[in-house]
Amino acid sequence: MSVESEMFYIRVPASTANLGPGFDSIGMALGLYLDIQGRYSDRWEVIPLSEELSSFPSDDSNYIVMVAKEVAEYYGKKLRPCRLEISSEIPLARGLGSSASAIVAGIELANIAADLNLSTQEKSRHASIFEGHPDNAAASVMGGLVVGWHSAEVTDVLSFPIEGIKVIAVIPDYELRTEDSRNALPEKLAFKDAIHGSAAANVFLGAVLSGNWPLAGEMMKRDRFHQTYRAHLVPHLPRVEELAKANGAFGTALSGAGPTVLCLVPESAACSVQETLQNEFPDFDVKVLDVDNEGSKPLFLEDEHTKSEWC
Ligand SMILES: Nc1ncnc2c1ncn2[C@@H]1O[C@H](COP(=O)(O)OP(=O)(O)OP(=O)(O)O)[C@@H](O)[C@H]1O
Ligand SMILES: N[C@@H](CCO)C(=O)O
Repeated sequence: MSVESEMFYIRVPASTANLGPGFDSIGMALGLYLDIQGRYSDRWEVIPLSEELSSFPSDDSNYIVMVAKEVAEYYGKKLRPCRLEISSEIPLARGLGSSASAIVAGIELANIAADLNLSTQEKSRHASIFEGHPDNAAASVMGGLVVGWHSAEVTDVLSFPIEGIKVIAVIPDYELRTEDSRNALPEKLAFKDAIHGSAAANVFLGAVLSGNWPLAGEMMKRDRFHQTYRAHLVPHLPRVEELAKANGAFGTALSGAGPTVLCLVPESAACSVQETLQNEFPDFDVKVLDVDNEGSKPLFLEDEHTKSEWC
């Protein structure tokens, strides 16, 4: 879409990260969306259409706009001011990649408004730099299950479409900022734990790519990098795991930095897992989600998102 077009639309999916053992390197895009409807204007104006976004700045100090300007500047371009109407289904600070979705929205905004024609690798690189790691960032850009390496010098990410499973997200009624959850992590990890941790991540990935979901689910428990250290921040995790397994889930893990807990389930078990967990945690929001295999994209009105009503 070029700068001459009057209106533009951007859609960015939510994401989960780690999936258990893939700390800071494995992520997956989910069917909850941040949507922007924009048009060029004589000044920056950000209008929140969702209650959760109402506390964010309505001018060019809004994070999405700041990211867009920085990315455009990186390519030596200046952004024309826009009027942006933003709505989001992605809860904030719950481990469902709201910050990554805002970053990716900013990158897509720069891509459209400054006509940058960025590739998905370039978008993933910029998003990973802002976010600090590629798991949520690349998932929101590329869709599917992503695996990535990221450093100050380079970002390499691969994405794989995922079919035939549903994701149950057990979303608590409290926020947990990623920064606070990362502060619970140790400075060092014993060599033996690192070997077991990376082996679990490798086998998880091999199991997913060969469609062996029971083995993938088993590997979700064998993380050595983060879940043990964060357990006190997410006391509901063991009970979710127990009930999900009893109702046919493949596996359960902390979603990103938490506090959401995520279960991978066969489609046939999605409703019973959802109902059981919602009854057990009446104050939490238990959702059945699809994996998003498309990633971020300019959205056209005819693509109107229909919510998954699985159960
Ligand atoms: N649409 C948005 N516009 C502006 N800022 C946002 C937006 N969405 C998220 N943020 C910022 O990101 C913060 C949440 O980021 P944080 O990394 O703590 O959680 P998360 O991204 O939801 O979870 P996780 O990284 O574990 O998946 C919000 O408190 C807010 O500052
Ligand atoms: N991999 C990150 C995801 C949250 O940003 C973490 O677990 O801290």
